[in-house]
Amino acid sequence: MRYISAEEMGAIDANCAYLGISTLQLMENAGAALANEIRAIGGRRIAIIAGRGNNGGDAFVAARHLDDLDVTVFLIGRARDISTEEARRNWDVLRRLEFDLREIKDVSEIDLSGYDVVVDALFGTGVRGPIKGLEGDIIDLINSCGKHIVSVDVPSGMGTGKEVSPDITVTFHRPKIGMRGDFRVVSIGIPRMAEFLVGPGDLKLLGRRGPESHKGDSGRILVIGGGPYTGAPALSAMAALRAGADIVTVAAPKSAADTISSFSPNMIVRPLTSDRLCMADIDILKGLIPRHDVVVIGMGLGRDEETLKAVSQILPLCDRVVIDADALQPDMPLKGIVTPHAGEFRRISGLDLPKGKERIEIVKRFAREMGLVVLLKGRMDIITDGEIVRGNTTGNPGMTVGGTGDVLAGITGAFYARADALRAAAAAAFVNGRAGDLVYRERDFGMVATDLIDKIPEAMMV
Ligand SMILES: NC(=O)C1=CN([C@@H]2O[C@H](COP(=O)(O)OP(=O)(O)OC[C@H]3O[C@@H](n4cnc5c(N)ncnc54)[C@H](O)[C@@H]3O)[C@@H](O)[C@H]2O)[C@H](O)CC1
Ligand SMILES: [K+]
Repeated sequence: MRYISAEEMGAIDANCAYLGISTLQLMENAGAALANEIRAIGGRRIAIIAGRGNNGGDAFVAARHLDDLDVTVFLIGRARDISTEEARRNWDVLRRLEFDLREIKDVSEIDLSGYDVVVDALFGTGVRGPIKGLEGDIIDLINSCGKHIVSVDVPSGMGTGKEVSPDITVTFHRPKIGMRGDFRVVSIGIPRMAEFLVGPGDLKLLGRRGPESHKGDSGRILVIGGGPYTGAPALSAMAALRAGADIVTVAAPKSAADTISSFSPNMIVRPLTSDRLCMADIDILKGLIPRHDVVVIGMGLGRDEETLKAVSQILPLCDRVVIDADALQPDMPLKGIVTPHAGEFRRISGLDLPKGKERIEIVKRFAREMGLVVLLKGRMDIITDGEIVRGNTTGNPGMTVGGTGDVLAGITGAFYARADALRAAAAAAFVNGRAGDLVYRERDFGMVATDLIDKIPEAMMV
């Protein structure tokens, strides 16, 4: 059974909302499932200790489902401070239905002696420590009450240094990292597909730039590309900038460098020694690579024997690297993230991909055996590290136009500076396709790759 973090659960929640399954629906399912578990314990007198977030909201729903028992809801704090719309709606329902509701200002106002079961819904995954004052006193009260304690989703305060020790935790969808003691996992109606498909929730996992951030904190990206083609590395570089990278350097053959510079003054262009990437460039790149967080390599390089030999010497020098296009060759020391389409996948793996879902296992096995994150581009993009597999369905047939793959490689590079390879690749596939969908609404099949770049910031909004 896979344990997940609070952040991952939040991402799943956001992806559900994107698919049309609202938090209110999930809360209803959570509360109903919780009520079943509470009922199964067998007590009649139920004390619910609820906080002001959605963890409390789950318990308000459970109270409604348990209206044939004697239920008291102790809200810690004031009703007007309930912090989410979903929890408030369910509180208001209980109020209208004249449930026994108490707003608690001091721990002395609660007497748990007359109850059989105490439900701990003070904090769920939204807790941010440390816990002091009233909430701390409440945790002490629960732990010393001697009743059967049921924690909702997680033991309240988990990970803050002060937490409830329940008899059992009823946890939703998947167990949460850090949970101790007995637990039961209950379904809240999150379909497997909602966990498989990449969505806006995955963008939240990238982490945002804080007010304290400095230039370079959000990523220095080195694009190595160009030679026979000049547009390709420029597209990757511009996409990386629009995807939030702070600094983007393009290392390109001399012949391509001027043209690349002319695309935008926002990127730094470092000319290499000749008109193709060659062995003589490796010294220059040895200086550049350590000054960047991520290398994006391959776009527009061509497939000269010496160029490919140089690439094979460069890859081992890179820590985080996104490998695309001409750099995707058999016998290359591939690492990091590779972004092939089906043809390039065949080239690097020797494997033909069937249509449909059977391709997933093949790509997954290849990723595992090679120790790579594979972002296979297709009608449904497949993103896998060999363990976890994600699918992305944003994008449209207009994106078969040249250059969209270069844009994707650039976005992937920018995200890889902020997150691990799998998260970066998954989120990049989503954003690239979503940008394409935004363009398609305005330009239909008239879209070109630079249109996509302009839409990246909008496509990144959660
Ligand atoms: N993710 C899902 O798919 C679903 C989750 N559900 C349940 O919702 C909770 C998480 O709810 P959230 O509103 O994010 O946070 P909490 O209820 O855990 O707590 C927020 C609440 O507490 C205050 N607070 C936080 N830290 C402290 C502190 N150290 N001291 C005092 N007060 C604190 C904060 O200000 C808020 O008021 C999840 O666990 C599930 O139970 C839903 O059911 C929907 C599906
Ligand atoms: K809880």
